[in-house]
Amino acid sequence: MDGRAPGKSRIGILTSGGDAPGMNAAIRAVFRAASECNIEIVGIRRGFAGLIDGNLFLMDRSHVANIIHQGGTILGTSRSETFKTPEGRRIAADVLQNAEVDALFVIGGDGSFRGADLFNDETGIPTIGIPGSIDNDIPGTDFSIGFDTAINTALESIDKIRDTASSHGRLFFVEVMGKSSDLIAIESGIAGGAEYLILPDNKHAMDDLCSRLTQAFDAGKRYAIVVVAEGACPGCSFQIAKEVSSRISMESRVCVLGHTQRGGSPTARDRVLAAKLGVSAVNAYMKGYAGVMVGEVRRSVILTPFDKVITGRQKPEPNIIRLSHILTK
Ligand SMILES: Nc1ncnc2c1ncn2[C@@H]1O[C@H](COP(=O)(O)OP(=O)(O)OP(=O)(O)O)[C@@H](O)[C@H]1O
Ligand SMILES: O=P(O)(O)OC[C@H]1O[C@](O)(CO)[C@@H](O)[C@@H]1O
Repeated sequence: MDGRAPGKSRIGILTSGGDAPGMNAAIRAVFRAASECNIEIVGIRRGFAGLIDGNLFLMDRSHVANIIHQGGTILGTSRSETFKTPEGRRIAADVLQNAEVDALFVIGGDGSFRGADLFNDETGIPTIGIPGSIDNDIPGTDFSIGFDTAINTALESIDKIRDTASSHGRLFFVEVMGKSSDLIAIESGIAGGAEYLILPDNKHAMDDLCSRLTQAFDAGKRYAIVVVAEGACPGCSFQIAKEVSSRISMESRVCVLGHTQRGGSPTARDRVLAAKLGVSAVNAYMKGYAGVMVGEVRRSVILTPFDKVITGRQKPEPNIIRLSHILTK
């Protein structure tokens, strides 16, 4: 790659961890806002792994054309064990310095920001985070890019399952993603009219689940949908379904939505959030901020230091929990 043009600065950008719909819209927003400020953007392929391998290219307008509606990430992503080591991060810093890159933007989840925090502190290369993860488990932002699309994807599947569940009069267990977060389960469960939610906090409440289902069937219900959060116990929907079926003598089926929830064209909400946060990240860099994540809290863009992001815990707001208790359990 050629050296920096005179008078310009350079930002490197990568996507890391699980891909999320809207990451491309964020890359586009960063590119366009940076171009306005005379900043060059260097794309880094395959996340931190690609950075360590020197997989860099100078981006031009054509790279961000026609990507706003695309799911996944045009840059590719990865989970890199090498970046967790100080040596890995040192190599990554050397790669950026050799390419005359002044700052690094990381679009990813809380794990990615653990790496970004260390990188910022150890190397002095200003690093800024943009929250992109379907899990929505990142402190410092009400929503992460990709969550809205993921819950709509889950909802679409739940609606389809409702058709077959009601036709056959069956009990369905639908397992949704979220390794450490139950928000996808809570929101898609409420929106999909689930009879019950199995979350990490109530995964052993078999008696409660069985009596709730029995009451519903006694009252005339012919079918039911139970949404299971992956984080409650990954893959255990089959075991739960078997036990419940035998206890209440009701035929059941299981559907694990899995990675379908990570794909697809981003919703308008996710695109607008990506646009806001991408542009705000460039503004934060221009103002000299480093070691921070941009987020949106109660409709305002805020900056949160990485150390607060990675030590905090994003919990569902009490209102949504109350709602789920009334409507799904
Ligand atoms: N403690 C850490 N130190 C250094 N780097 C880390 C650390 N934790 C995570 N990373 C880096 O960030 C990458 C992505 O982290 P992780 O796999 O946890 O996904 P994530 O960013 O949380 O995204 P998602 O929410 O989609 O899973 C890791 O593969 C690793 O390279
Ligand atoms: O199969 P992978 O890429 O390791 O990702 C699975 C995990 O990533 C997430 O989808 C978040 O992106 C979690 O909900 C899930 O547990």
